[in-house]
Amino acid sequence: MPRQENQPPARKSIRPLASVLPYLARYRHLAIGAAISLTVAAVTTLTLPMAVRRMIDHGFSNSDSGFINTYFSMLMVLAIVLALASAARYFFVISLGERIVADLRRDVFAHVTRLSASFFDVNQSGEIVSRLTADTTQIKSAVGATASVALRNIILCLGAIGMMVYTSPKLSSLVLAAIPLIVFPLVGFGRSVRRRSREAQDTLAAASAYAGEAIAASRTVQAFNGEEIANARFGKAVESAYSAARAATKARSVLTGFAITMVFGSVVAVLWFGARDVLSGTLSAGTLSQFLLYSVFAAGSLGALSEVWGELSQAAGAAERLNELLTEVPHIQAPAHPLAMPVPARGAIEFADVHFAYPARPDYKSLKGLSFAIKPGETVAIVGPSGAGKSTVFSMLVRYYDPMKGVVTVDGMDARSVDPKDLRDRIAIVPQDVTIFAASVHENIAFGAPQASRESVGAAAVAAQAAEFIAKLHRGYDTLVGERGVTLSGGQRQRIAIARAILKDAPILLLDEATSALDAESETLVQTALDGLMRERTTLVIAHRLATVLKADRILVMDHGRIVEEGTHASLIRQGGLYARLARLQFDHGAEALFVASRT
Ligand SMILES: Nc1ncnc2c1ncn2[C@@H]1O[C@H](COP(=O)(O)OP(=O)(O)OP(=O)(O)O)[C@@H](O)[C@H]1O
Repeated sequence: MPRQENQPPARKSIRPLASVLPYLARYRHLAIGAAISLTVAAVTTLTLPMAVRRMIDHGFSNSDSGFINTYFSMLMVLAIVLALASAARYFFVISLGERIVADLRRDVFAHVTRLSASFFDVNQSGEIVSRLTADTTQIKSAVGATASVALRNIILCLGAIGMMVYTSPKLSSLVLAAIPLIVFPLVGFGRSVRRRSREAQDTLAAASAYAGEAIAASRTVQAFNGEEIANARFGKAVESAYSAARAATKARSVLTGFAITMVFGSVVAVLWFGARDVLSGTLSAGTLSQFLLYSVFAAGSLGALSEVWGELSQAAGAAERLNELLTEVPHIQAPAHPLAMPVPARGAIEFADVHFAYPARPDYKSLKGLSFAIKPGETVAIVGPSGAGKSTVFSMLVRYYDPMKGVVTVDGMDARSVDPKDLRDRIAIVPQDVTIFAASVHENIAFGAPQASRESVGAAAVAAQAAEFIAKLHRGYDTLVGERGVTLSGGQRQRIAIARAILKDAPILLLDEATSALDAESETLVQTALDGLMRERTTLVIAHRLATVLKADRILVMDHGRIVEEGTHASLIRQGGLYARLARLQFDHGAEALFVASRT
């Protein structure tokens, strides 16, 4: 239940929310506008009971209708000021919340895209996305609605209590005595409501997480006739979300009933005491009304404040999770003074005694003293059993990770001494598992070169043998290819990835050949496309096809993080070592004949 873990924990302290302050400072004008309109609205609200008192005490006892007219006009003006201030408060507060959360989302995303591969080895993308969306939304409501409700109610509560004491010290002392009787049970009930609504949210989140998973895997669900199982599981999750929500609602209903009984009970009690004073002539009717209104304000704002506290605590939990992400330092960074890479680029590669263990698995060395050198323009195939460390070589070359010992150099420069951007500019990768974005064909090809013209994208597609199938798509280069490129075949996805690499036009090409069974025709097309790409470039290819190893200038055979054999296909077959054994298992029957031929 990943979503459950994602629920920000409610915190006792709201200190983590301080990280939002710099954003508040950035939008000072909105914050000041919010504070002013908030204060005006609260003060206007506080003057209303006084107006009511004056009207009751003077207006009705005074037969002068002119006084009533003036008074009602003033009341109308007050109402208009209140309305305007409230509208302004809503505008400033909500805009501020939206503005801050938009900045926060952008900053968090920008930071996450800079984090190193080792971070993504141990953190789930779903969890990070949830921080980016759910946690920032929590902060949005905290900064927007919640903070303004809190401020408004603090002003109202303090003001109302002050005015109560001013209006009638005697009645105030009565109310003050009653406050604990109302507040303590309310706080207790409030906690229980909060716990139950949290449970309801968690269960709903779990149901949504399951729905997301099942919808993304709809093909697998259908292929295994799993619709019934999926429906039953989702139905059960939705039902338990409903039960949890019902329990929360029940607790809230009881809380509302209790609160109304207590508040009105106290109001009636105070009214009773007050009425006796009015009768005995020690208190005017207007003053009693004024006092009553202030006590209703004070009680209402106290109730609101207790709720606000819960929401702020949750937002603090969310802020803490975002801060964790923002303070995560990328392992791979440009050095303080990056050296310039030589121009023009040549495409030379060297690994010198490279040792490496993945940070997620520090006790297992994936590379153990790997050394090799590749000359500019050379085509080298890497062959080896699964887990030998072939893909790790690529990861070190593009500097997803740094070696623990030894040096990786590109064009004679230690990869750590240059800006990773300069290094990566010189390398184009076609991975085994190509990444296609939910965007247009054009955008997918131009991903590494967003400024590329339509002509150059078209030329890259022609070179990648992709132009023909793209022309047949209903909107050509503007066709949207769906999430992960679902609307394309495996071979088409690969050719788009090849076109992307061709467009990048880098001097070094890293190819991770797909073993997936492409049909013969698209295999030939992909192969032709690759041949075009490999020409005049340094190419390092993790080879799974006989055609590739036969074309390579050299073959490096890897096992357990080292190079164990090196040579051409024929010489390696003659040696009769690991390569000969692998080749016999890996390559098709055509190869068998070749092996036999090369032995004789
Ligand atoms: N991100 C990672 N975190 C921890 N260990 C990893 C990671 N990636 C790979 N490994 C481990 O490093 C070793 C080398 O992996 P690598 O992917 O380089 O092998 P490979 O030769 O490319 O294998 P294959 O042909 O199956 O793709 C393996 O033992 C693998 O389990």
